[in-house]
Amino acid sequence: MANLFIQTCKNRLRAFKFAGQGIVSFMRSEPNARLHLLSTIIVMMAGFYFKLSPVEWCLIVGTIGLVWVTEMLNTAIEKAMDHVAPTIHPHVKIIKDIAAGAVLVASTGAVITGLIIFLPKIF
Ligand SMILES: Nc1ncnc2c1ncn2[C@@H]1O[C@H](COP(=O)(O)OP(=O)(O)OP(=O)(O)O)[C@@H](O)[C@H]1O
Repeated sequence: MANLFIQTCKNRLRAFKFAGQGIVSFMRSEPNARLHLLSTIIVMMAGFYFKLSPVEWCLIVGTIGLVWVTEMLNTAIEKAMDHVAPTIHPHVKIIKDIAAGAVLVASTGAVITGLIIFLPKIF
């Protein structure tokens, strides 16, 4: 029983390690990731400056997280498609465009959320 528990913990730790490697390779290979990181740092600093409420922080963290998640999944889909279908194909275009559209939807939501929260504090 104890052995099973230790093995499960080791497997979980290994999974965390691989997930961390995924984040590192995303940050290294994608210029968009560095742009997201810069935007995230600026928004966080603005959040501390304007002393956001806990609910406002939840909304900001949630929307920023959604942008990161969609961008990472978009990158994974692009890489998967480039690997399995390296030639030009209309289906690949549709798949990649939908994935990119998901990033646009999440980013638009994040910008609108940011404007609703920060504009009244700025003016
Ligand atoms: N194999 C393909 N067949 C058809 N269209 C493609 C193919 N690969 C890319 N495209 C088209 O070119 C666009 C850009 O694809 P690409 O893989 O270069 O993404 P990207 O420029 O790296 O995008 P992002 O800025 O989101 O990282 C796609 O959204 C799609 O419209």
